[in-house]
Amino acid sequence: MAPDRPAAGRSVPEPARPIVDVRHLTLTYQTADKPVYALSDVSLTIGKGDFISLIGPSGCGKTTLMRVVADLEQPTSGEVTVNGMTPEQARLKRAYGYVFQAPALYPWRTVERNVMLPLEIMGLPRAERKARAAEQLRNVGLAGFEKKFPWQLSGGMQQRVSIARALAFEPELLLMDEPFGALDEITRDHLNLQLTQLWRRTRKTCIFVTHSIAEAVFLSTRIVVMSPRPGRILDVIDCDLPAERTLDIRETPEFAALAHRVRDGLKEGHSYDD
Ligand SMILES: Nc1ncnc2c1ncn2[C@@H]1O[C@H](COP(=O)(O)OP(=O)(O)OP(=O)(O)O)[C@@H](O)[C@H]1O
Repeated sequence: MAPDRPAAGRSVPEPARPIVDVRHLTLTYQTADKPVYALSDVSLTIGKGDFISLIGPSGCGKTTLMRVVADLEQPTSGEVTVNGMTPEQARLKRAYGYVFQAPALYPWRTVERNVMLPLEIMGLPRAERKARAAEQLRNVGLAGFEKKFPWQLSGGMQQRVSIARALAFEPELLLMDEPFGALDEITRDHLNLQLTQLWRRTRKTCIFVTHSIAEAVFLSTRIVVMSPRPGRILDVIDCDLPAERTLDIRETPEFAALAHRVRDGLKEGHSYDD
């Protein structure tokens, strides 16, 4: 059969510009007793505006993969580019914001001054720092909480402050490592809804680590299913649900089918004899 060709006169859609390109990435941690094989031959291209979830069993290298993108770990072999730069250049240019599992806010600084901290380090003038902090706090639904201290907020609100802080220097890429993992289910649902609305408004490229199949399907444009350690990519699933998502979407057959495929991928990669 002849290969598919575009019909005459029709243009082929441009693939989205890659923001993160990972090629044959392998990472082995050298420890005192024996090497730990964390990642094996991982290749992944993440386009501008993608929302990618990394899902896989505990210890399969999800955090390691994000840390390589963030230049916090060095690959043993393979190549990674972020916005066409090395991870180090991207870090120096503040191409990404990082949201950790725990909010990691300074208790002696107000919410506003926590969000302004990276902007202070960048040397932005005070008026601009204040304006950007106000904008990002509005973005995460925390307008009016500027003068509170972190300990006066709930865990979910603190995590929203840390998202606002990561967004404050307007990075192209947002790296989130299980940001809602420690929160109760109702708060988590609420934050998932807010995050998907934020993503729809800003179309930031996001990489999101999670253990929750429902969270991955709800938030993502693509889900990367990883094997147990050493982490390999088992499946990359396009989430073609409508961009505008409410929590009710979780009741639809389309959602259930995607969740099923993720679950199958995870099962396939897992040896229960381990
Ligand atoms: N600095 C390090 N030195 C040695 N081994 C490490 C180091 N960091 C991580 N590891 C090991 O590498 C493997 C991958 O760890 P990583 O934190 O990336 O997994 P993960 O998939 O994010 O796990 P989880 O879902 O439990 O957070 C694990 O076995 C972990 O113990």
